[in-house]
Amino acid sequence: MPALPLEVEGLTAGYGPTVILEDVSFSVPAGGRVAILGRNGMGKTTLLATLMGLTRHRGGRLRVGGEALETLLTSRRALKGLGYVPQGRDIFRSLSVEENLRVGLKGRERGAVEEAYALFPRLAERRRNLGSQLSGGEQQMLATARAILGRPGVLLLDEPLEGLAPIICEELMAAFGRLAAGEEMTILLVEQRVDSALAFADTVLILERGRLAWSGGAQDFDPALAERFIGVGALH
Ligand SMILES: Nc1ncnc2c1ncn2[C@@H]1O[C@H](COP(=O)(O)OP(=O)(O)OP(=O)(O)O)[C@@H](O)[C@H]1O
Repeated sequence: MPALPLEVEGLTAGYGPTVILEDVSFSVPAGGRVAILGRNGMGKTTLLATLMGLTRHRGGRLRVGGEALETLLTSRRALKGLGYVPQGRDIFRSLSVEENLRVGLKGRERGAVEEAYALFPRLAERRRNLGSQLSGGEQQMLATARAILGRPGVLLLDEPLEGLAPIICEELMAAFGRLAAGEEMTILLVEQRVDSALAFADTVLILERGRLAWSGGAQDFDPALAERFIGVGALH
């Protein structure tokens, strides 16, 4: 599937009776790279979960590749081109790396797993290791690679760098950069590491208490915004 554009209009959603995300609107062209920033608890994860249909939809529209998805189940959204790597590296710990990757193939031929190894050579060395034997960084690479093998038109990444060593963060960000440069998919990245997120993104969205507080080009993001919406010292 080629990269797909994403349009969000007045999206309002939450959990049970609680509304978390309120009236969020933005659009991303096909191949765009978006960083979603904001302090803890401001709704970043909820935004990605809402795009995937994992929260209670209260109102608003979601179009991916021009198709309205807001009423579809999560599995249907995945078929329509949304790929999701949730926080916490959701891999099968009792399966090998290669078996985990096969789960992501979605009917593609087995040889396609080599694409994952090309993107993350570390995984090739570990192909027979169990998920439980991988380091945190390798688990993140595996979770990401598995999503990418399904060739989503839009890839949603939730805090992929959380708790990882700087050298692994660099490897992951370099891989995201290569994916984005190929314009094979539109990428939305939720990230606490502002510098890494800004180096990757062309567009920035800032969430505050479930609302879009600021959006603009990554080049227009400045220390004053970082201080106001994220915290002193967010930008080094
Ligand atoms: N399953 C849930 N049920 C009820 N409330 C939830 C649930 N998940 C998150 N929330 C609440 O929604 C709000 C937004 O949380 P969310 O995880 O989306 O924020 P975040 O910006 O991703 O934060 P963090 O950076 O800490 O992950 C918080 O007040 C949180 O307590």
